[in-house]
Amino acid sequence: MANRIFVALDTPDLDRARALAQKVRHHVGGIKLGLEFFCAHGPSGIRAIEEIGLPVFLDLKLHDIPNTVAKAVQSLAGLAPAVLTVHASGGRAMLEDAKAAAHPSTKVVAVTMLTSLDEDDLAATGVAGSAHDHVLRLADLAREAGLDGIVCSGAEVKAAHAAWPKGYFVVPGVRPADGELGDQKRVVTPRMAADHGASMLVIGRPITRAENPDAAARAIAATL
Ligand SMILES: O=c1ccn([C@@H]2O[C@H](COP(=O)(O)O)[C@@H](O)[C@H]2O)c(=O)[nH]1
Repeated sequence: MANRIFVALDTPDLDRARALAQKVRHHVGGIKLGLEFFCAHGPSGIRAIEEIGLPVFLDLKLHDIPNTVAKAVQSLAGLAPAVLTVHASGGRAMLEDAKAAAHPSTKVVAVTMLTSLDEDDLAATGVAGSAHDHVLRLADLAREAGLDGIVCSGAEVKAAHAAWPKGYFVVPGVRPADGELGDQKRVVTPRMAADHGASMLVIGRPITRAENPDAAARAIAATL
């Protein structure tokens, strides 16, 4: 199986992003670029990283009315990212329109519940019940809207995969057993995420903040 690790290059510095990508390229399967990088460099920055030759996951977590999201997705279609995110809570029409506007080769996946949130945070937003149920409900919505998959934590991916065997499951909040959590709350090890059905493991700081990012990526890949 191809390397499922996508390294999250969360930096506004293009040279640093490029240098990190070059360092770890032999031990990851792709690169994740998100808001921090995109707000600083836009489409030309994405193209610069795409030149490295690895698949790019564009994690913009789009969330707005259906027309606005569809037009944004259309504007990104020329970049043909391997994977693009929208927020599941945008609702069914937004999800359907996002998928229809995307490049045919792009997997559009819906963020369910951010891995930086726990059930107290969920309750504070007015959603009663467990993280597990919330994620599975939004996974159903994404599947019914014709999306390719979801983003969820490693704690829910096994159940989500069982309910949607052909889905594509992106799992961030991945930490080696002794890793610092930072702002992540729903966390699993790389091995657990992989064993429980993750299609992609998104790993940022445990690699990018390591003294030797190449060695860190290699060590994590060796556990899978
Ligand atoms: O629920 C989510 C959705 C996206 N992310 C993104 O993944 C990486 C994780 O980085 P780490 O440094 O490994 O914590 C980051 O880019 C987030 O924007 C997420 O963490 N949780």
